[in-house]
Amino acid sequence: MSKTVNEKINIAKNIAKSHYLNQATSTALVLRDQLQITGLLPPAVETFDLQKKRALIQLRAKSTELEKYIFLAWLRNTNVRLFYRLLIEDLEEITPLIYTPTVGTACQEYSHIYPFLAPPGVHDGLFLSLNDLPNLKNIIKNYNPYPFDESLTPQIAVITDGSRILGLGDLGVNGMGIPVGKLQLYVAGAGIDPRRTLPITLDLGTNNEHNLKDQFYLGLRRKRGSDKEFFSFLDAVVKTLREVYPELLIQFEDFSSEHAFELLKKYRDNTFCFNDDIQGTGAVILSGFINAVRLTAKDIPPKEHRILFFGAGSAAVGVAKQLLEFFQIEHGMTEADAKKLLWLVDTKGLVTFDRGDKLADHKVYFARKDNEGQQFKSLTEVIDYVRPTALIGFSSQGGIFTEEILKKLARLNKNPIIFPLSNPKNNAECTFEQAMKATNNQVIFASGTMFPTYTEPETGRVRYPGQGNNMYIFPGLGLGALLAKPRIITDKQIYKSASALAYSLTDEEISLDMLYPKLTRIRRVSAEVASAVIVQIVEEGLARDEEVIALVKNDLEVLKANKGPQWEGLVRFVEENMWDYGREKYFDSKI
Ligand SMILES: NC(=O)C1=CN([C@@H]2O[C@H](COP(=O)(O)OP(=O)(O)OC[C@H]3O[C@@H](n4cnc5c(N)ncnc54)[C@H](O)[C@@H]3O)[C@@H](O)[C@H]2O)C=CC1
Ligand SMILES: CC(=O)C(=O)O
Ligand SMILES: [Mg+2]
Repeated sequence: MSKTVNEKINIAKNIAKSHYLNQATSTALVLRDQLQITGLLPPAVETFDLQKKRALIQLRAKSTELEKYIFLAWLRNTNVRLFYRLLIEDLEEITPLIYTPTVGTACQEYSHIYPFLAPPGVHDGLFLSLNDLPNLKNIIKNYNPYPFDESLTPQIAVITDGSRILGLGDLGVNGMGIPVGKLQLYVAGAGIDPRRTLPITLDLGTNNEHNLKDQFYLGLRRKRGSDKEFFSFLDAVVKTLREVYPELLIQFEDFSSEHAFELLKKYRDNTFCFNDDIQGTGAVILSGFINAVRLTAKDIPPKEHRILFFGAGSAAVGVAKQLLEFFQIEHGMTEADAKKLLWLVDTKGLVTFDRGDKLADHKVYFARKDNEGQQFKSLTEVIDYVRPTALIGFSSQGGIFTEEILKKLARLNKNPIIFPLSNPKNNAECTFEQAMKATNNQVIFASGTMFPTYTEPETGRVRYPGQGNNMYIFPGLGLGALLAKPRIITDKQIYKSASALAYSLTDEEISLDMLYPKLTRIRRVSAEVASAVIVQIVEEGLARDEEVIALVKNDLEVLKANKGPQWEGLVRFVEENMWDYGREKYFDSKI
């Protein structure tokens, strides 16, 4: 549709002001005249390619990862499309700089690197503190980073209260890097429009003494209050967000485990939301586990796996619940029998019913009753008792899977499954190299933060570590949900996201014994995950988008008639709905 003169003039004015529309040195000379910015840019008119090349050279010249993080934040907040072009085209290089591990350092240093992340008038996210309670609605509306198009209301909010940022503990408002980073991966990984993302950090105080004493700390200088205060603030925030943006999908992120489970219980059946650490992580690790089961199937029948979780917080319990579903759905086990394959360990040792302490609610369901009065404290003791086929680390205790532990696993299993999943990298329970060396290269491995490949010295064969990180799930899950528009996210939708991810491996990836697809394929993988989620939403009768419902029905008919690959029409539709940095028509500079 051609634009009216007034629309064109408005766009022109906005290009001059907007970090989204900004073309910097690629602005054509005629456009510079129209915008009255001639002379304000150097004379050369550059291509987008050349701009990208310069940005990459500048990025690579920075000497620390934190400097790279700051450079990328600045780029994102001054030239959105150039930033996303870099991220999407150089995903493997840039993801670790905006996400784990570097985002961990950036969060720890947030109050020190602020405000050098964005120019005046551009805001990385929304802070809501307890003091804002009387005025939440207006404050939520204040966050409008792209004021030029009112149809661009937020679609997804990632919310944290900073109380358990990665494995780094309570960082208070310094946790803002996490919602910001997750939403960048929504854009890169699933083509969510960056203008429709809403990072939120809640400030209910912090129990981090270091922060409270730090003169630069940017949050409220008070300790966290009672659960009552927490839940009533959360109620007010969720309620107001839904009033202002009724279709908003809310992702809860990095809340302390006790609150995370309670929040999910409270909102899952009445709010369009999910918890990434419980459900997203559950799905991504189930997916890796499905492929690990396939790789070990010759030696271990699936039902004979014994899975030991080192750590018993939101992530471990979320994964345990998904595995429980898997053994029931795929292997016909009863709930009681499936539960017997899972053991949890926390700071006090093996989680048993009769251990003598009051177990947190989320541990009770998995507490063992078959220990015959025996208790097992150290990891070594637990391993000797359980004889696990899989050891899964969610403890944030870097290096705790020692050579001795790894060798023990190797003695027990031909191919031990070892997943040190804590973040960031320093908190990983072991490295890929350590696991390879201690198991004579037999390990089946995934970590939360990516490790380098390992070349077997004897054979020269290159081995690929898996990255078991919820970043493979939440972008596709979120996109699928936004397209089909259910009012709630159900367990079945989460389960389908996991199986879609597991079966998204290409023949090449399977031949390389990979557990997860290559990161560079994330958009295609997210489209497959989103499609599986959409089909499930339609099957549950929860979809509210007519076009999506019709597409699923059509694909089903094609499938029944055996005329083509499953969900091809749907996957194409999903891909066509992804935002891309080059799609906007007004960038051809002919206004
Ligand atoms: N790879 C991924 O996609 C994800 C990774 N994570 C990571 O998982 C870790 C845990 O997250 P949450 O479960 O939410 O945290 P959490 O703090 O609730 O859980 C940690 C658990 O480890 C146990 N633990 C701590 N030290 C221990 C020790 N020395 N011995 C035995 N047990 C010990 C604690 O008792 C607790 O049960 C974090 O590092 C987080 O970054 C979390 C979500 C997703
Ligand atoms: C990956 C993630 O969500 C975490 O470590 O908390
Ligand atoms: Mg998290």
